[in-house]
Amino acid sequence: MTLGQFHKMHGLGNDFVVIDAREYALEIYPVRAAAIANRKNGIGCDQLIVLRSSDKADVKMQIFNADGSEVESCGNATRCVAKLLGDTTSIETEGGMLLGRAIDGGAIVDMGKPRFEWEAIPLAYAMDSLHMPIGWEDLHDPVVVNVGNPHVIFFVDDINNVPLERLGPIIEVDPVFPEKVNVNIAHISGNSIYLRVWERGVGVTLACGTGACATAVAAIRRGLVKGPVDVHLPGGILNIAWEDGGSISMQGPTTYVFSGEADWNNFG
Ligand SMILES: N[C@@H](CCC[C@H](N)C(=O)O)C(=O)O
Repeated sequence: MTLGQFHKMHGLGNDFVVIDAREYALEIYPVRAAAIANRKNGIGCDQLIVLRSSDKADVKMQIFNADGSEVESCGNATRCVAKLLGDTTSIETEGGMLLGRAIDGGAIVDMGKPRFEWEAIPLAYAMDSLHMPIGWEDLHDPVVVNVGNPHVIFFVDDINNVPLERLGPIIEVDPVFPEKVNVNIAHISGNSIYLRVWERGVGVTLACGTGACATAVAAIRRGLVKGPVDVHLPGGILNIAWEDGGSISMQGPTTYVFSGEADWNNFG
């Protein structure tokens, strides 16, 4: 029996099961991660977060999407882990080294430097990442940014008029994105951004922290806004600051829902 404690948390409705496995051996593989994330038969979440001990940072964070795929970065989970572990926490991820600080009601995190080279997104072949010469139906001229994980961003007049549930899964797996992609639909109003996200390996979520970071960076690079910006997602607002050449700072709320215990051998 591998009985372990877990925490249920969310950042703006993007919800997580957080397992602190720093003190015991726990094997997580895609089928097990998907079984834990399953909302009908499992515990249910958008992402499963597994904390491991690290020799480079205070903690190592493993991130699994609801479909069981392991990914490099998750902004809302980074805030939740920073809040859970206290004051200032260095967090090792596959997408890079992150730094989080708990604040009243949430956390502020340094999400590292964004990347724009086509190989770093990654794209299948060389292309202008600030104006991709490609489109899907009425969505065209996107920006691509890697903030630890890959994002494509479309700026549109009306985010609610885009059939994201239909186009998201098509764009996510387009061969131009060899590691798939998170799909962001954004509208600029003044110095604010309104955003809906189709998350790779999950679907439409109430909020995506890395999506908010990538979209803010894309809008700043295009000269559409000046940082810092408020990014309005269906689940609430994130504040993102970035200057060219620097790290992205993200500030926003976190919510602790409940804690529980589970026998991980019962999953997958
Ligand atoms: N919810 C996340 C992003 C999680 C990973 C993403 N679905 C991917 O596959 O890259 C966030 O808050 O950033």
